[in-house]
Amino acid sequence: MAVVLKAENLETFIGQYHILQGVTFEAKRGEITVLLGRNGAGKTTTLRTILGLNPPSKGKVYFKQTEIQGLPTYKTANLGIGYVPEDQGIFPYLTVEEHFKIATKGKGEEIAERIESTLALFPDLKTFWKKEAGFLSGGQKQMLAIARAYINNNELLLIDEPSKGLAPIVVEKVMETLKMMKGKTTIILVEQNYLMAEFLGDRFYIIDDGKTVLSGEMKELKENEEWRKKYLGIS
Ligand SMILES: Nc1ncnc2c1ncn2[C@@H]1O[C@H](COP(=O)(O)OP(=O)(O)OP(=O)(O)O)[C@@H](O)[C@H]1O
Repeated sequence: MAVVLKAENLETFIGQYHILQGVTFEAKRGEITVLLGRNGAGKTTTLRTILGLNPPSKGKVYFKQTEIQGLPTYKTANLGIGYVPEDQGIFPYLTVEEHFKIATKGKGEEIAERIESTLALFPDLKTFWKKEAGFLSGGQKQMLAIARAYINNNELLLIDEPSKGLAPIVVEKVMETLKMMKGKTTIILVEQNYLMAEFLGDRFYIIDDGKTVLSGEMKELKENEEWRKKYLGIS
């Protein structure tokens, strides 16, 4: 299966702090690749490094074989990499419709088609179409953030902790939606909720102290309680 994104030995400083000290992983087309690790391990910084928000001091990022490390973020976005940040990045005074329209590239008919096909995956958002996003629930905002990243047929989505702050029943809904997106695009998912990671992930990489320390197929981690205890502090 084709590799859509490959990160090789990424090192990133934030100010004087050497946060990433050797992150290596790859994401294959149509799969969900999960980045796991304890709080503060460097997962968000890894996504931000790929996007050019925290450019690396060393290492390479290949997007479909083209080197993209250090490119400004507008260029990584234009290449077809969508981002759902941990804080969702929703504009509270814009309606759901305005979020969709701002995000969608293309001309009249194309925009209408993309909106329609995206709403098929996120039907709840139709109900709140004219509502300001600030009035949406946490789960609805998360759906809007994911839909906005998905709408342009991006080849790769980087999704940071979509379960964060959501009630278990809402987490289930987000999980089901991501499951439906599987195969339609390639996803790199950062997730602290292990059950969600296990449910969705094809492959995992564990980041610890800014380095990739373990990787494999998700089912290997599912079967290995010792790894889960050692690297994630869960059984
Ligand atoms: N702007 C910043 N200034 C200084 N240190 C930072 C900054 N952003 C992140 N860090 C530090 O970098 C390390 C990695 O943070 P990062 O957010 O990438 O971790 P994470 O694995 O995503 O964890 P979490 O799940 O808690 O977000 C942490 O020690 C964090 O305190």
